[in-house]
Amino acid sequence: MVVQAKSSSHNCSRTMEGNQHKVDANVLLLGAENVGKSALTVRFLTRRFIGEYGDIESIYSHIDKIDGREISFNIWDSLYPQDCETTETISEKQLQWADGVILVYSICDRSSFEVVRQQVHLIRHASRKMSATAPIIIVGNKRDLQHQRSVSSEEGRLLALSEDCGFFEISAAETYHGVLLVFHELMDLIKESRALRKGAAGIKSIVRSMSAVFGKKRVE
Ligand SMILES: Nc1nc2c(ncn2[C@@H]2O[C@H](COP(=O)(O)OP(=O)(O)OP(=O)(O)O)[C@@H](O)[C@H]2O)c(=O)[nH]1
Repeated sequence: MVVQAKSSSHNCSRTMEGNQHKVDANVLLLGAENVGKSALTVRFLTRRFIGEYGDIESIYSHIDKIDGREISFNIWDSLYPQDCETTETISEKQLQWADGVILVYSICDRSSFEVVRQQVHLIRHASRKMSATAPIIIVGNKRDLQHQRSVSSEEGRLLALSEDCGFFEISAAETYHGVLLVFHELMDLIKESRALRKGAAGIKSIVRSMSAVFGKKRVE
């Protein structure tokens, strides 16, 4: 595992290692404060839950193996802006950087669920403008605190369904497995989205070639 803070972003790339492709994925974690974004990140990086994380915004690198293939995750653990209008909680830079987004709320904090609702709308709106299609997974964290629950599983699932997002309820405090599933599912969605983009680019290039040929014939 490699953990390092990075100051600059980079685009997705594929490199050859022996006969295997190494795939890069930039994952952006968003959500209100205190919902467990850092806990989730640190769980994925170290398999541990350490309790207190401080207010540091960082990008971490982590190599993981999925189905025998090395995946190089770059994880941006963001800070929810203080004293800020909701419409400014996600920057264009973050959205351009991200290949996939994890939106986290706490199942015992309804206002954090409303933040996720707003952020998912913001991302969908911005993505349409930027013609970007970063897949999103909505995560209800702190599942261990059932007695304090204020957002039902159904509400979370419904929001995810209506916005075409993945959905998980997990406890970063209790298990590593749930956190791992979130990142692996997001990677699957990122791969699907890249394949779709590649397919669309292929079709565009076929259309371009055909119109070039037919265009020429018409001139002749
Ligand atoms: N019970 C419980 N507590 C959790 C869980 N995940 C995180 N916490 C606690 O919630 C608090 C906030 O966790 P962080 O990971 O710092 O939350 P954050 O979203 O990164 O917060 P900001 O840095 O303010 O954006 C800490 O006290 C964590 O120990 C969980 O699954 N269950």
